[in-house]
Amino acid sequence: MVPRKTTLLVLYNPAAGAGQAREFFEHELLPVLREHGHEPVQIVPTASPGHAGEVVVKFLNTISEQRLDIVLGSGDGTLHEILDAVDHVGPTELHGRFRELTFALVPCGTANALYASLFPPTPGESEELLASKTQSLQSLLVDAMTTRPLTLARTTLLSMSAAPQSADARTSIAAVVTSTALHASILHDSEALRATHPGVERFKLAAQQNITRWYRARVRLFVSPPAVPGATLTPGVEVYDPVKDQFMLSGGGETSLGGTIVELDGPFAYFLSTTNADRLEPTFRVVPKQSTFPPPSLSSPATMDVVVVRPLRDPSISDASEQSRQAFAQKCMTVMGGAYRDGAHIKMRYGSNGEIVEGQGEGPTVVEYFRCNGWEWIPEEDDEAAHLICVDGEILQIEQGGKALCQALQDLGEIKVSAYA
Ligand SMILES: Nc1ncnc2c1ncn2[C@@H]1O[C@H](COP(=O)(O)OP(=O)(O)OP(=O)(O)O)[C@@H](O)[C@H]1O
Repeated sequence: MVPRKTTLLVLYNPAAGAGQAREFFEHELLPVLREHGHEPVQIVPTASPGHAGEVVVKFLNTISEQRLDIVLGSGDGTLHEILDAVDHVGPTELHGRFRELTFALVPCGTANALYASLFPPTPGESEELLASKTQSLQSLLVDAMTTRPLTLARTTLLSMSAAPQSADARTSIAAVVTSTALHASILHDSEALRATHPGVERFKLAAQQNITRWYRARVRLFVSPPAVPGATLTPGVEVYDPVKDQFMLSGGGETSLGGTIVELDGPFAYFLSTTNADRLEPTFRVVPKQSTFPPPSLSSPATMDVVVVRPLRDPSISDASEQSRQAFAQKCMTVMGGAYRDGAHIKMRYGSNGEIVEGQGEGPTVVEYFRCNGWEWIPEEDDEAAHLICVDGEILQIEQGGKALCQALQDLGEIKVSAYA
C-alpha cells in the first residue's frame, strides 16, 4: 500500500519523562522519517508548558488542508495540552474546514498510557529502543490507513449556579484519563517528585502518601441521548458482571426522557474514568475491558469506562474512623496489585468477613466497573481533597459548592482525532 502523504508537523517535549526526547528525535527518529521520504513542515521542541497547544493552533490557522498528521514525542500530558487548545479555539475559527487530526505517538513521557494501551508490552518483545518506541510511527510510514479514532472526554467545572453551556465554564479535554479521589491526589502530589523520581515510581510514592484517604462526594453516572443515526446505540449505564464476564444494564438506573442515571453515594477511595486506554502505565491495567471488550468504534453516545472503589461496600467496614481507613488501605493496595496483574482486580469480591477473594463467592465486588457516557462528581464542601480533578495529568480544582461534569465525545466539534495504531 502506498503511504498517504499529508502535511506533517513534528513536535516533541524535551522535558517529558526522563528528558531524552530531544536526543532521540535528533539522532534516531528524524533520520527514519527522512529515509521514508517525509519532510516535516515544522519541527518544534516545546519550550514551556502550554507551548505545544499554541504551536498546533497557530499551525492549523496557516494551512488550508483538511487534515494534519502530528508526530508527537511526549507523554499523555502534552497530547492533552494540544487537544485542549484545539477544543478551546473551536472548528469555526480554524478556517471552518479543518476536519482531521491524526497523531503518530512516540512515547517519551513517564507513563505513556495511551501508547502503552495501543501497543501493550508483550513478553519477549524487542528490547530495541527504536523499534519499541516507533510502532505508531511505523504505521504512519508503512500503511497510513491504520488509524484508530480516539474518543475524548470533556470535563466542565461548574460553579453552584452555572449551567454546563455557560461560556465562561472551565473545560478540559482528556484522551486518556479523568479522575478524582486517590488517582487525582497521586497526580497532584507526584509532580513535586518529578525531579528526584523521573520514572513511574513517583506515582507509587504518592500513592503511599494518600492511600488511607477517603473522599466524600456523590456521583451521578449517565447515558444521555441524542443518538447518531446508524451508530450502535449505547443502551444505558452498564455495570460489569465478573461471573458472566460481560456488561449488564445497571439495575439501579433510573430511565427518563433524558437518558439513564445511576447515583452512587460516597465515600470513595478510587474514582477514575478512561477512554481509549486500558492501562495507565505499561503494566497497570486498571480498565481492562477497554481492550478485551472495547466499545463499538461508533457508539452513540460515546462511552467511557469508570472504575470505582467505595470502602463502605466492604462488609467489615462500617465507619470512617482512622482504624477503618488503615484497614481499608491494605485492601486498596490489593486492588492496585490486581491492576498490575493484568487487571485481576475487576474479579475481586468480599468474603463475609471482608476478606478479598478472587473469582469466586457471591459477596459484593470490591471494584465497581461501569460503562457510561459520563459522570457528575459533587464533592462535599468541607472535603478539600475531594475537589481535585485530574485530566490527563492536569490538576483542576472544583470551586466551593461546585461540581465537575465529564462527558465522552466522538470528536472535538467537527474535528476527528485519531492515532496511528
Ligand atoms: N520545555 C519545557 N520545559 C518544561 N516543561 C515543559 C516543556 N515543554 C512542555 N512541558 C510540560 O511538560 C509536562 C509533562 O509532559 P508530558 O505529560 O508529555 O510528559 P510526562 O508527564 O513525563 O508523561 P506522562 O504524561 O505520560 O506521564 C507537560 O505538562 C508540559 O506542559
